[in-house]
Amino acid sequence: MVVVVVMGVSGCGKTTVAAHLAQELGCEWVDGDGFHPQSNIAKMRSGTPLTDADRIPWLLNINKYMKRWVAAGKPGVVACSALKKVYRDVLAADIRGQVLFVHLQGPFNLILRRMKQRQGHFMPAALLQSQFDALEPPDPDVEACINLDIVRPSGAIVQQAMQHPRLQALAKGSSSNNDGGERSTVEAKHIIVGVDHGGDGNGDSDDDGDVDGDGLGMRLVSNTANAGQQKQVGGNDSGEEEEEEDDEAEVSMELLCSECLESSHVRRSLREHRRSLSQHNLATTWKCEACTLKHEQQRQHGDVTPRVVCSMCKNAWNWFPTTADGHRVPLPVGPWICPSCEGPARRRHGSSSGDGDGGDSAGDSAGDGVSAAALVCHTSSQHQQGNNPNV
Ligand SMILES: Nc1ncnc2c1ncn2[C@@H]1O[C@H](COP(=O)(O)OP(=O)(O)OP(=O)(O)O)[C@@H](O)[C@H]1O
Ligand SMILES: O=C(O)[C@H](O)[C@@H](O)[C@H](O)[C@H](O)CO
Repeated sequence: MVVVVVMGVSGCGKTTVAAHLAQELGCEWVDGDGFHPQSNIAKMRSGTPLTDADRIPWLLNINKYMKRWVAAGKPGVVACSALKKVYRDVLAADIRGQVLFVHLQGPFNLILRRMKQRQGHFMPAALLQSQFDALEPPDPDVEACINLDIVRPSGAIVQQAMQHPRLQALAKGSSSNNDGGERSTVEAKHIIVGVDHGGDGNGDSDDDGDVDGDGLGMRLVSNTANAGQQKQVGGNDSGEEEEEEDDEAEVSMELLCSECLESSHVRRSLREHRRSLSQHNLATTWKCEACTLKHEQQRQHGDVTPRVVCSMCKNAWNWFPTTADGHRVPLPVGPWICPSCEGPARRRHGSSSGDGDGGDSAGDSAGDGVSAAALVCHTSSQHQQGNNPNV
């Protein structure tokens, strides 16, 4: 069992190769871009590179998602830049032995040209240099990885990736599970992370389109590896494949909440489905009803606090500490441990009398001037301050 992370700088072909590879392996795949919060997408679109603080919570969510595959004993493919070693460590946290990085590498000018030719993507080609600057190519002596040259067509790249013993074993496994020992006919499932209509106070989601106008947004699972090869998509009791595309045909989708990662099933027309596929590069995140409600309540209280996910318990914590002069303390860089998980050890560094103003000494649970009381566990339904009852 393996989770493959197809990685590399923007425009190197991660999405293209991930879709083909998942098809080859007959497994689910997801585009890590869909896990970006709206603020990250807006930042990249405006031509500003992401920082570690922008990326870590995003990577933790992808890691959480990958762990669900591992827990379910399912292989999967993720397209995710994973530029630095520390990012890959976050992605592989707790599942290190199960993760294989497939690094797509190629010359700057080739990738630049492909990015310029690509239509409708939020990532400006002008950010490519910053991607190369951040890149720490994986070292096969240190990490489970393959480095592949992207000069060739994506099919050839996938075939080369499939030479890796772990992928061969996976492909063999899936075909030997099949009656008659033939290659699995299971199609790749593509999970798309979609549009946020709940609003998180950034105010920049509307132009990205309410793809279906029902305010749901979407993060969907379908039995298709790419939009151009649309097939019958789940939810049909007969399980038969459709030969002809029928715009009005219904497809079943699994919407995944970007916060709690719980899924809901909806049905909608193939037209809407295709529309969402074509727009997913404009995507931000979707929240389920419960999370949207929580968020809305927080908004009404004027709280549009960023969140940070504990790398141990994976609960999301609202992050609202401020410095003594009233500035917000930046999100922690790198893996972060919440007060509940690391309370006793961290509290040794300060008293527990923090009042949330981020003063240097009071209750410095995060070791960086942040009081435990300045954090609220978001994932917990009880929203208990400075204490996470889920742990
Ligand atoms: N091997 C290839 N040969 C030719 N063109 C390719 C190849 N792989 C990808 N492309 C094209 O290059 C462009 C970038 O590919 P793709 O969107 O898959 O990259 P990406 O790494 O997922 O980008 P990003 O990280 O910005 O989302 C696309 O237009 C795609 O069709
Ligand atoms: O780490 C990053 O800077 C981001 O993941 C970018 O790589 C973008 O998500 C992607 O490349 C744009 O499509």
